[in-house]
Amino acid sequence: MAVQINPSILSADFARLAEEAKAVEGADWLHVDVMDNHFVPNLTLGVPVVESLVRATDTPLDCHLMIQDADRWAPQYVEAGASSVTFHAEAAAAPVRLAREIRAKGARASMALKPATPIEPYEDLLPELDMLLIMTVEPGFGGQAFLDIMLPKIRRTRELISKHGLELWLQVDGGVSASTIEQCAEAGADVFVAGSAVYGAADPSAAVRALRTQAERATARSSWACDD
Ligand SMILES: O=C(CO)[C@@H](O)[C@H](O)COP(=O)(O)O
Repeated sequence: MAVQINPSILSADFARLAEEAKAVEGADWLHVDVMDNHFVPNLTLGVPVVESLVRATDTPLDCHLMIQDADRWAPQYVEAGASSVTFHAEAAAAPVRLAREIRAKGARASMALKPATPIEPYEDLLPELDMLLIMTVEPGFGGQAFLDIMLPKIRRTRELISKHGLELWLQVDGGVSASTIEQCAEAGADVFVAGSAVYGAADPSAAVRALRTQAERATARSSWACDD
């Protein structure tokens, strides 16, 4: 699978979201951080803003729900026009049912794991998902330092994906930058969320291109990609 770069709008100017979305139109997806001030100690945006963003950009929306009661709310983000919806394993009462509902409504279904949540209990669920998101910071804020202790979890998840022969995308989110993206790619990630590394750059589109080049080179020399 080709490397994908998803700028996170958490680092964008929220008063100019439509322009900020257009500033990264070479990106694969626009990563939309939905936070409820309960699951995480921060508050961002909800369904009405997602509906507006869908109209404002041709880039598909990858909505990352950092909210409680995901079973109730996630389907509404599909109805709002998100092309991929990620719920947290820690916030879903019935993750299999929820993933099936997201897919049945026409979006890609994705599940996220906080840093302290292991992948192993979810091995049997992986075929129900289109993407697995491994958080490489504690969710809630942009601009945090990358947790390199997550690299073994990325490697173990890539091994499980290979073992089961799945077409599952493996996303990383948090502290992904020019300094860390190659480690993530070598460990097995293929979808990269970057907030401050893109929106903090003088030219966000150029930052997306540069991250993509780095990730592609690192993937090409990685053992997991060569084994496929
Ligand atoms: O979900 C989150 C934070 O909870 C991320 O999407 C951040 O927004 C990424 O920002 P950087 O770490 O890349 O600045």
